[in-house]
Amino acid sequence: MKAVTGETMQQLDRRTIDELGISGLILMENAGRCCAGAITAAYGGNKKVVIVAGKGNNGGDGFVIARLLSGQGWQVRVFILCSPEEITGDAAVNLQRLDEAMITACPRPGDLAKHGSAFAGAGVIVDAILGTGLKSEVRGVYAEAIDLVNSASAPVFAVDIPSGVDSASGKILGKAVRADMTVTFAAAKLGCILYPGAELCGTLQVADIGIPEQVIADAPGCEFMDHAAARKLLRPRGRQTHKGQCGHCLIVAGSSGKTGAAAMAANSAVRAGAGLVTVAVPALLNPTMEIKTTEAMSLPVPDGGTGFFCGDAFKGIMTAAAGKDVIAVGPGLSFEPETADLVRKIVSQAALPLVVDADGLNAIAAQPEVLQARKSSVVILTPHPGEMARLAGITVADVEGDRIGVAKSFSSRYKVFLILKGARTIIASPDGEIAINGSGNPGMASGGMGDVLTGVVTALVGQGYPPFFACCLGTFIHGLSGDLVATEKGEIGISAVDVQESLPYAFKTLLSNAMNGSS
Ligand SMILES: NC(=O)C1=CN([C@@H]2O[C@H](COP(=O)(O)OP(=O)(O)OC[C@H]3O[C@@H](n4cnc5c(N)ncnc54)[C@H](OP(=O)(O)O)[C@@H]3O)[C@@H](O)[C@H]2O)[C@@H](O)CC1
Ligand SMILES: [K+]
Repeated sequence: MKAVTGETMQQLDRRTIDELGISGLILMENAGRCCAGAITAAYGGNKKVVIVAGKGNNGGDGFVIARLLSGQGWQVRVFILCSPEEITGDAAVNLQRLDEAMITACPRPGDLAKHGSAFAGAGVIVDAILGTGLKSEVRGVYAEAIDLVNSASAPVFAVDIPSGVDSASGKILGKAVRADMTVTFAAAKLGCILYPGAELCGTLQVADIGIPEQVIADAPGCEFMDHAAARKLLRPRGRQTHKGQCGHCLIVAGSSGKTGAAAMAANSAVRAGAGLVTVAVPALLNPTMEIKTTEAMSLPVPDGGTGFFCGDAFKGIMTAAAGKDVIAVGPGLSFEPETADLVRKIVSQAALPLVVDADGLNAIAAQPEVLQARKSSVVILTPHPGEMARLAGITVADVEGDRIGVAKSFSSRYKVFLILKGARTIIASPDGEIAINGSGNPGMASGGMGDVLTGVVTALVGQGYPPFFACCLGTFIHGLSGDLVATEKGEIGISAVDVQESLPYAFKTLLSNAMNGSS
């Protein structure tokens, strides 16, 4: 699903109006019609609706909804947050089409609050207060209206985006409507997908209002990885597939006390369909790895008896890399200076596609220029916000304040694929492509989940998926696997190994298309 900023959406509206001759009035009519249909389908039992409309085109959509529902026998009250003469353009045309008796103007502070009984009797409240035109903190009567909508007991339907949510970032500009359902137009607004806005939308539907598909496809924006988008990337297995075609992954991982990370990365690669997996570990830990991995082969590399990778490991790892399809470096490596040196040497010398995670990222953060003087054309980094902050030399707040911008600029500067983890993981390619992952749940906020993701992405690269697709699909499958576990066990107490073991079911679910369109 395509996701765009409100600004891009306004350009799309303009292009459709100016170049294709489809008038703004028609787009508004279509927008209102789609909303009226969704309202009737979801809340048609009690035909009493209160519509709160701002003075822009979002309010104009509200007027169309009012006319259409009224025509279907609904009892309609429309509150406008200004005097009628302040409303202009297409919105004014649609305001004039309404029976005056249903309209109450509430231009001054306190006006709307006098109509609490109308809100109390409503079967549904329509939020047509603010849409993509919001640019700053919500002011005056608009803020009051948002409070009133939120305090009412009826379900809330938001037109285009819950009022108060910034359409580009999902940030709440002062205060915002909490909706039960949102119908957004033509393409998802980023604000409906990124948190906290995403949580305020309730059920999100994208409505076709007559903007041609090609115009939407050509617009700058992000791909929202929902079930349908991920399904397009997944290749079913041919009947004659053999393990030699499914990639041999080399995973460089583990240190004393952290063999679990190495085992989860390796076992998750197996569960994500890797043909063969070899996990290189410090020699002292090999007996443990022999027990923790069954299908994956463990490879002891010299560690001077310490349980940590040291410089001597380099030769063994590069020898092991021969004949492999991809190398993952990082899970459970530790902060040992010699290990960090080794990571940087691997990153600069290896020619195979590389996936770097965890302590591997911290090693790079100390000398990010190693990314620029490397041999491999494909490097995938999988940082959480703390690791991203270290890599980019900024604070975690900076990262969280602009997750897309930070991921985009780092991946283009260092020519790497980036998976910036968190609620709505961002995937960035060196060419500027951005995807936002739609799967996963808060139950996955526990140790080891990143090791599982590393295993999945590594396995997909090994199977020949183009790197950006491997990142997008791997992230989605990882989250979907977590969602399947949460469906069975709930969101508290899910372990990374639960997610690892559920991976085949995630692939099966995606292939079956049973959850088409879900996010
Ligand atoms: N042809 C199209 O384009 C189509 C667009 N469509 C619809 O139009 C919507 C976009 O409409 P829009 O651009 O008119 O902006 P909108 O969200 O209604 O808000 C603007 C109003 O809000 C006010 N306001 C702003 N900031 C504020 C603040 N902080 N606090 C308080 N007030 C604030 C601002 O007031 P002003 O600052 O001008 O005094 C202005 O009056 C879009 O989401 C979709 O629903 C569909 O019909 C399909 C066709
Ligand atoms: K709205």
